[in-house]
Amino acid sequence: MRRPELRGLYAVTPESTDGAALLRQVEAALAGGCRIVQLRDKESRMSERLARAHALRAATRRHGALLLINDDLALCQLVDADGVHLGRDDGDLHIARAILGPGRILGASCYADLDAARSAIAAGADYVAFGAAFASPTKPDAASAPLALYTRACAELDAPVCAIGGITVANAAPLIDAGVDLLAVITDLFSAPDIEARANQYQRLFAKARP
Ligand SMILES: Cc1ncc(COP(=O)(O)OP(=O)(O)O)c(N)n1
Ligand SMILES: Cc1nc(C(=O)O)sc1CCOP(=O)(O)O
Repeated sequence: MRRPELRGLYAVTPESTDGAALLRQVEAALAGGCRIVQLRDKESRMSERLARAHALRAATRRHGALLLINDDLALCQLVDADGVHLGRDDGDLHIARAILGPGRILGASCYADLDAARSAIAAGADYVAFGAAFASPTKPDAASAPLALYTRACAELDAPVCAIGGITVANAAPLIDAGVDLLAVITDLFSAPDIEARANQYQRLFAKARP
């Protein structure tokens, strides 16, 4: 079943930010209209990740937004997040779906591989992510996913398509025109001088595109 809420700006949290600052930044993105947040934290100790996940859970609830957790099913369940995002080294998607049950969201990284996306959807993924759409300051070594791949993915796959990697408000329009449902962004959102205004710019790009 397609989830209509899986459309728009998808804020993925930056590393190397202290917890209080991160919460303020995410609150600003939410105030700007962002409805989906992913906690991606590969640096903090478990106790700090748990504290951040709890804080982001409360903030996203206040704004009626979704919280997804990168890599960590247990943390997702512990804080009652809305779902997880998993990559190719993060475990079997069938097992993740069985653990999550039908209600939680399962997102899967598919890099530039349409067959991997078909398998992920068959295993129960609610959306599939392809990247890197552009050179990514966060992941400079990520392989690239060309625009034509997004066009095909949107035409051929029966699940929301997410783009990630080097996305900015200035380069996002062709992805939205190709039919991409979700734009996952770290740097261009969280390094913006006004995060609320930047989130709003993304939401307006979606609002003026076809549904
Ligand atoms: C929405 C979204 N898409 C892709 C990724 C990347 O996931 P992965 O390949 O598992 O890499 P890490 O994020 O774990 O470095 C993502 N996190 N979110
Ligand atoms: C976490 C991640 N995954 C990618 C992939 O290509 O799978 S690119 C990426 C980083 C995205 O950050 P930024 O918006 O700063 O480029």
